[in-house]
Amino acid sequence: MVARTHKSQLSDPFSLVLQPPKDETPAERQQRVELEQEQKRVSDQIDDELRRERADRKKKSKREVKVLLLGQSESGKSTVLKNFRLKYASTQWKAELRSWRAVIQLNLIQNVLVILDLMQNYLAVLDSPTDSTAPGSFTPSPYGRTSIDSTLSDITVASERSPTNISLTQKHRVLNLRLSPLREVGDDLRRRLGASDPEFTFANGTDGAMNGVLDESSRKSSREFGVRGWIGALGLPSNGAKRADEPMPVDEATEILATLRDDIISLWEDPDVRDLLKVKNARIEDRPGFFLSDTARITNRTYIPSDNDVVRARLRTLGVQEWRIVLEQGDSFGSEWVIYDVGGSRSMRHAWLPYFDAVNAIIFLAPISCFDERLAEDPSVNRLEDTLLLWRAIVSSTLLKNTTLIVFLNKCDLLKRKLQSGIQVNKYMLSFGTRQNEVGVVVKYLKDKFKDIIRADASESRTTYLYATSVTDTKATAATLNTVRDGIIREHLKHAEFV
Ligand SMILES: Nc1nc2c(ncn2[C@@H]2O[C@H](COP(=O)(O)OP(=O)(O)OP(=O)(O)O)[C@@H](O)[C@H]2O)c(=O)[nH]1
Ligand SMILES: [Mg+2]
Repeated sequence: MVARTHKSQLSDPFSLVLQPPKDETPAERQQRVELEQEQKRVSDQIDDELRRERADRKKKSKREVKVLLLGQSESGKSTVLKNFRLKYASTQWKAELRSWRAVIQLNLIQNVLVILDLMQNYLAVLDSPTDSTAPGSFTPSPYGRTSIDSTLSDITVASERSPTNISLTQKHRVLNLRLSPLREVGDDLRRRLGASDPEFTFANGTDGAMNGVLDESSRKSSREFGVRGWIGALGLPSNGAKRADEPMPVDEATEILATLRDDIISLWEDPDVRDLLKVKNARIEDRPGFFLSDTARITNRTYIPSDNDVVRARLRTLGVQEWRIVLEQGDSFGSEWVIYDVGGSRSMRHAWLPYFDAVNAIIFLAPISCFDERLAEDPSVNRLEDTLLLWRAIVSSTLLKNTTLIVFLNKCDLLKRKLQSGIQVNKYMLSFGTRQNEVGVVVKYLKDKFKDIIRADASESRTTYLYATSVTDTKATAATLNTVRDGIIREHLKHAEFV
């Protein structure tokens, strides 16, 4: 038995290496034993530290509050995250503002390109004598007033408005020519934003509202861009405090935009261009990342984005982005929040699932102004219908039965503008009936619809918090986030007591 053990020890390369030298003197042996004891002491100390660290991490992860932002694309998830950082992590936020300049410049350029493409198409019709299509008339939308249904049998999608005559002249042709360098500047900015993130991808589709309204070429120019991580794409400093005082370099994009400032303003303020946009039902001012009204400020060579500019900037999220935020403000000062911001388009939703059982709360963004819009990914689907289907899936998920659910009925400001412009909710949602076409009434009606789905689909009764929001309004959102934070912490503590 002994011989066998000895043999197996000798055949083990480690035992061979660890065996003391054969000709070791007593003094050498003493020295070796002392050294080994010291090494063991250090090793035990490291083990202790690791154990302590692991226990700390476990305790901390119980204390950490984890929130998942969910909702379809363009529902306002990243905007909520921005509001949260603006309010609770303002040092980092301030340091990052300037890094958003390129995104905002690109948003502005995309606004201009949408108009240029519409103008070009119109001019092409004017220039084509054989074309039987009269100027100002457009091919009807292939989607028309399609009735869709699964849950919301009564929801329909928008149709195009009737055309009028628009007089585009030589002045517009010149403007079109002078502003054409912006196409290349836009491509350069996209490349620059993407260059710092190897996983950067150009989005294929365009946005929901304009889908089916804009021509193919206009869709291309309004093409969105997205990133997997703001930090990489924006070149955010890991510790940005130093950068906040540095002057902004006047790069090529900034220089070209400054030179074209007056042309952009005269394009946007031109009454015929406005007519064209109206006829095309482009509603460009309600679009994400609309900055044409701020052209004079943004095209300034020394422009530095404001809080509000960054909150309004549009940068599509791809995949899932984790944000660790140590609260610098309020009652929960010093506590750590982990916020997961996800990409909302259909092709990205499979990535949400792994986070379901890891979070304390879900903030679900329902953009309620989109009752007359279609999904970019599938233009046969009404955006509000998609939102309600998502909500149904969330409330019926058993993985989420202990998760606090919070709903932001978002984009109330846009809803108000739409209703004021005469768009009738009951044209798209028959069940709205003869109720008043007024924002308060629509919000209440939709709140009830969300609650009905909980009652019908949740496996057990559960508390859900519903808020009417316009998350581009940072002041109002700060107040809502305070209440939300308190509610989440309360639920978190309640749950922690049972753990
Ligand atoms: N007017 C208005 N605009 C909003 C509101 N909420 C968000 N937006 C704008 O809508 C655009 C889209 O918002 P995001 O927060 O990027 O949307 P998202 O849900 O993160 O979209 P994905 O990343 O594609 O999933 C941004 O330009 C926002 O500024 C709102 O309440 N009112
Ligand atoms: Mg996003």
